Amino acid sequence: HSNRVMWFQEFFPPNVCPINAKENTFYGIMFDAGSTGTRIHIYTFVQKSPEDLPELEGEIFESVKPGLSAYADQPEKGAETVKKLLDMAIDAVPPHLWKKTPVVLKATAGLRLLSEEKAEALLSEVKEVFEESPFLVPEDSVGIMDGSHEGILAWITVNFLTGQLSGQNQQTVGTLDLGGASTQITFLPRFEETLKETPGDFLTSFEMFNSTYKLYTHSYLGFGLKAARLATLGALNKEVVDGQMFRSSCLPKQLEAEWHFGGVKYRYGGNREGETGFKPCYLEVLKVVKGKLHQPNEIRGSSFYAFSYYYDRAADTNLIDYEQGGVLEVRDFERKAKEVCDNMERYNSASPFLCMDLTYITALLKEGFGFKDNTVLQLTKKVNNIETSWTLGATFYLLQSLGMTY
Ligand SMILES: O=c1[nH]cnc2c1ncn2[C@@H]1O[C@H](COP(=O)(O)OP(=O)(O)O)[C@@H](O)[C@H]1O
Ligand SMILES: [Ca+2]
Repeated sequence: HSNRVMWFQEFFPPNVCPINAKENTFYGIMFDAGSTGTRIHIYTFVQKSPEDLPELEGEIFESVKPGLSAYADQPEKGAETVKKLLDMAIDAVPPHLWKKTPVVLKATAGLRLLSEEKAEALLSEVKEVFEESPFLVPEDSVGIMDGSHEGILAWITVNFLTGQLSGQNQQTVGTLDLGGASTQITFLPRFEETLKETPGDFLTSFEMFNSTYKLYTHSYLGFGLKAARLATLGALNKEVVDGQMFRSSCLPKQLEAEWHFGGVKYRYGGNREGETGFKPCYLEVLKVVKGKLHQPNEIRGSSFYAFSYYYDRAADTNLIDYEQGGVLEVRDFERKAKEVCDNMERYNSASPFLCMDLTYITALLKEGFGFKDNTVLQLTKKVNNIETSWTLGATFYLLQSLGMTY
């Protein structure tokens, strides 16, 4: 078993920051360049006294669509969307703190799927935008994040926000993130057995807030919700021939439409002649997930925090409240998938992919990760008004590497 101890050292190389110890408020700016959108998180920290650790006070959050990867052939235009978001930070951060406020952008699966050349062109345009800003631009401030970091940093965020990383009696929770192009599962194994049966590259040790954690984490590239749509349609990683039509039993029978993803145009439609509905759809989706993911035994009995597209699709179908979130069981997704897929014409108006998305989520949870029907999922978007995103965990490491906190 290989463990990447202190993996974060390579993530944010050490740097010196001339932070004034007397200042009691400071900021950190973290961009999430996701496959479907770019988001800015501006975190405010307060240090009440020199002996105390800084506390997270609040967050300003804004997002734009589409994501950087949609600008694969117009990198300058892509960087322009980042600049617009960064202008918000100019307003949010007091001018005298600008040059002490670090700004970082980490891209995830959208850019991982582009050619290196196109990804680099985008990132270097973004770097230029940063260099021209009044903020502190650390070394390696713009780049593609490793998938394992994505899972770990989201786990840190959730467990920090729920108070599990401080004090005694830590009962950490596992996290499930379903992005557009990739999906992550992360948890702290409790049983020796789990460590034994897990491939070494699924395990990572790291230190945070004076504790050492050995986490199970993996990012599955191509298993995000939108990538899964293409896989189900049989269009993922295919050279798309002009006018080619991809059909699925998960789509409304009469549907014929176009869809742009990762800079490619796809034509898709319903099964005009054949079957439609949950059963045939589930079989289609099963081909995408079955046998493709590692199934840790231990998770069958535990509960998980789930966010991103798990949250969005649960909220879209009133399984949870859009603002409050809620608690679900895996079988609730299946029940809703059946309801939607077997009444496709009725749900047609919201999104033609609703049946496929819910069926994929069901199959991913059950057949992919191996969760039980009654596994409990805590659907959360925000905890104490802070977004549950890997960006907060990433900001902790950034500030730590700059000698500003923790
Ligand atoms: O800060 C956030 N708060 C809440 N949801 C977010 C945030 N950032 C991203 N999301 C969610 O992430 C999902 C899209 O995934 P993303 O675009 O990040 O793809 P990727 O992770 O595969 O690159 C959507 O469900 C979107 O609502
Ligand atoms: Ca994401």
